[in-house]
Amino acid sequence: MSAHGTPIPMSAKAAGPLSGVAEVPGDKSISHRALILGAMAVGETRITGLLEGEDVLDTAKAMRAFGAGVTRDDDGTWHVHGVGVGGFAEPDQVIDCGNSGTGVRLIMGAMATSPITATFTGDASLTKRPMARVTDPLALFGAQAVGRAGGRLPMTMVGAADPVPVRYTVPVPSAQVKSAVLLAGLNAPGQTVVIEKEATRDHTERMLAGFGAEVTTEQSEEGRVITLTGQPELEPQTIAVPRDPSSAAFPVCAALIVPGSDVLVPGIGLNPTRAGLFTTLREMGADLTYENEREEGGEPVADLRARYSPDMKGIAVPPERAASMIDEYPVLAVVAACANGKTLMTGVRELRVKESDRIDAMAVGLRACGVSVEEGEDWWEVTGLGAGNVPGGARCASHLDHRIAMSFLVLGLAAQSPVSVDDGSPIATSFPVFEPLMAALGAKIERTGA
Ligand SMILES: O=C(O)C1=C[C@@H](OP(=O)(O)O)[C@@H](O)[C@H](O)C1
Ligand SMILES: C=C(OP(=O)(O)O)C(=O)O
Repeated sequence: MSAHGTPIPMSAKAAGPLSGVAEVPGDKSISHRALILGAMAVGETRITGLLEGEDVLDTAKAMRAFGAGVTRDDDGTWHVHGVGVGGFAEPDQVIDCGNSGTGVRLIMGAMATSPITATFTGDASLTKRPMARVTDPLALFGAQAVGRAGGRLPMTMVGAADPVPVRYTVPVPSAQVKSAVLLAGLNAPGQTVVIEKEATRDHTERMLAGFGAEVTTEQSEEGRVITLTGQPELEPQTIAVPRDPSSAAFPVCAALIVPGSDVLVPGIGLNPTRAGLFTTLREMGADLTYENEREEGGEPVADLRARYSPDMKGIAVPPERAASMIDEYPVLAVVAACANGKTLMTGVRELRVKESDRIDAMAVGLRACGVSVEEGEDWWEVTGLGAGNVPGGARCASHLDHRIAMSFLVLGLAAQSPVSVDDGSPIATSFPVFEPLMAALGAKIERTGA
């Protein structure tokens, strides 16, 4: 895969306005879950709109290694022949999850309560990321994990032969940890309870219910209490994956900062656990409207229309909104650089353990582009220079992080001088059609050679 291979240097420069319709691909979080739950159901799940990015393709490959049948028709429909809860086979090869934290953590959860052993690895980014956050709760079910120092990959997980159900309060706001525990709970007898103090994306709970599991969510003084009854027979589903709000963020933010732009991004899921960026942009004064608001597959969906917004103002983004826009802070920082005044982002410690330390990666690159950024362990503040005033002109490091690469390329579209990134190859992990999609809107983003 390209994120393991030759770097792809890229550069973006200002050109005319961006205009047209940007049909972004399927939601990455929902795509992983559709493949994993499809593999744990009995019978054939059909998936349309699956994100065919490297992260999700690695999860598809992993599901095959655990014994599920996973195939793709020429028209892009995917079929998953599930083996049932507790039916995973022991893989005879190392499971390489590439760049994907979601993939490895959810799959570890899904196999942790079966009497099989699997070894997991990933790329140079994923092998630096913390895994104890999932292996600690999975140990409570009876699973054992042995990895590198500090709970890093490669790591071998020995699933519990006689799993017990678990009651677990997630110590960090993480949908991946919550989901790993719920997926492990599927093959434990009795009720597994997960408590989260801050609401994170709820796709696992929604999809578990869709597959016929008994799962309830209640709000209590402790937070959201999710209760799953173990050992259900999951019924195969037909799933239409909605378009990814985290990918929509890039054409939306680009349109807001490139003079004269008017871009429509149709069919974007506005699940409240995912839509924090759009709320934030509107608070900053962005000309961002929701058109044709509707419900699709039980999720609120709208067409987003973003127009050039030269008068945006910096704001303090409330910390309780962080989980609902956690992957969007890098591109928000780019918009903040083009707004007037300071944008303060607090409660964002989790940004430091993504594909890169995203606060550090953005701060270094933005400073090189002439933007002042201050930071602490769980906060950062960008001083906006106002529309058209960001100097740019720097080469920024993407640190094997797709969102960092795309964010700096978006900045280049609005900066006074081109902005380049050392390696755009990780973009293929989540948004494989980023380059043609942005080009069709009129963006000048090029591969530049080493
Ligand atoms: O559950 C998911 O699909 C995801 C959860 C988030 O990670 P954390 O759970 O680490 O916050 C997010 O950053 C990631 O892109 C996708
Ligand atoms: C953090 C991300 O993904 P993951 O944790 O799955 O690698 C992301 O897509 O921004």
